[in-house]
Amino acid sequence: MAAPVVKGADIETPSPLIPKSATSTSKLIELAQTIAKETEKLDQYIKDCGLPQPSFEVDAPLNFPKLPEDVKKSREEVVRATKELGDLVAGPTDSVRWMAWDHNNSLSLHAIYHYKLAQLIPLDTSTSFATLAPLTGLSELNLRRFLRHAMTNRIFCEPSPGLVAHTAASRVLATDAAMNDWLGFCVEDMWPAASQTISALKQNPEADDMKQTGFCKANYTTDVEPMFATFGNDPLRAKRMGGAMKSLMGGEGYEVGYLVEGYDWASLDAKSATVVDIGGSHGHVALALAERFKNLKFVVQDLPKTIDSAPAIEGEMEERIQLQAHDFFTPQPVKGADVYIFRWILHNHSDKYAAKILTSLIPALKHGSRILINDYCLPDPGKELESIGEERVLRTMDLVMLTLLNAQERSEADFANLFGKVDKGFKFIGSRKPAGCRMSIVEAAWEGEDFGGEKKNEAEAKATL
Ligand SMILES: C[S@@+](CC[C@H](N)C(=O)[O-])C[C@H]1O[C@@H](n2cnc3c(N)ncnc32)[C@H](O)[C@@H]1O
Repeated sequence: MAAPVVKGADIETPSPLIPKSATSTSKLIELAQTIAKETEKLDQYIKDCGLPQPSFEVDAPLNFPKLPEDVKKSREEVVRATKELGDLVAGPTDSVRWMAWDHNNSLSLHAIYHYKLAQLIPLDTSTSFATLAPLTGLSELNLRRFLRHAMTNRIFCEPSPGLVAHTAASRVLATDAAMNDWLGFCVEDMWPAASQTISALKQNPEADDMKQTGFCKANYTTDVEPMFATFGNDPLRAKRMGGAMKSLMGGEGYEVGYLVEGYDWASLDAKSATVVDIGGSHGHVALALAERFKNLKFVVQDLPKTIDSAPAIEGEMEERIQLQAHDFFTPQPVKGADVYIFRWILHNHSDKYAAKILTSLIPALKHGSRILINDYCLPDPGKELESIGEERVLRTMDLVMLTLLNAQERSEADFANLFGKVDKGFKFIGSRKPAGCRMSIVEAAWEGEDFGGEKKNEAEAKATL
């Protein structure tokens, strides 16, 4: 059969003699062009708004400015493409070689945290290694090697030989207490836990018990107590973890507003629905929802210690928000509520315990009750998420949950399986991630018998007596 005649002069016929790379734009150039194009947009925005230029200098802004959606996309593209281009030109061997000893970043950061170097070095001038060393108890040699290593990450600088001064990154640690807590939690709690995790897994491969984690190994508390109890006995570490969480959750994408605006509360409001926030701490989620939806009623449940320390709910809210001590591993006392919320709860638990928490709900559920989980939801592998390194953040958090609690982050399929395993009465509905939010809203409905068939069971029991 004759080859079809192709009309039109501009149809390219690739020559088998010219390699494809010589005729088309290479990946490297494509990435470089993306970086140039998107950086121009960012730069223009910064100039148009009269914002200070990003810099590593000590007086530079400590955060990149908040951006409108389109410019935010440009920033995300610059970060993504820069990383990809950097990795490509480094090559796989060098990439892996240097990645494998990244824990040395944690070492110099640990020295900075432990010896309070950010707090000791003056913000407005430099000081010498020789002056600083006696204030720390470190030899000058060791002080210098820690600081010079950190300087390769742009944390501190050496304006002239033998002198050390702040950069913008070290100023963050000197001036932002929550960020300093984050550093301490990472280098003194998470890092030792991570380093003991394989050892913990070898001992307890099922990895579903909070008392058998890398954290427990690192703290000599295996089979004794979980991390939360260890922190409960150590107020300074507990406070530091609180500060670290404040620093993390204070970032963009964690605001309660996403839950308030990201679900159809309006139809629940129309029928004056009851919402139970399980593990709801002092009720900040209920307060935000109650503020926006005037007919919703709430029960906020938490452990007695947390409920006892909660500030009183006052004014109009007092009638609509009730605080209640309840352990979520025991049967749910609020029967027939319309919605049961778990926010930042299930990711603290392995499937074994998450299943127990959900099972404890069943005796309270009426047909149609909704269960809302507000947690991270792991994406499909390799699926690009909307913001910078988002998948990496979520997968790192998943590892952190393993190291600290033998818990896990879950994908939509993991959540669906979990509900399926607990009881066929749960109908898994799905998950949604509001734009800009880092957390997802995962939803299931109870389609089994009211109160787990408790009434029928009681009736049957009476009938057989
Ligand atoms: C990570 S915090 C989440 C708080 C809140 N839901 C939020 O979104 O900010 C976990 C909460 O679960 C509570 N908690 C832990 N174990 C519990 C239990 N067995 N029963 C009830 N609440 C518990 C803790 O006291 C804490 O307030």
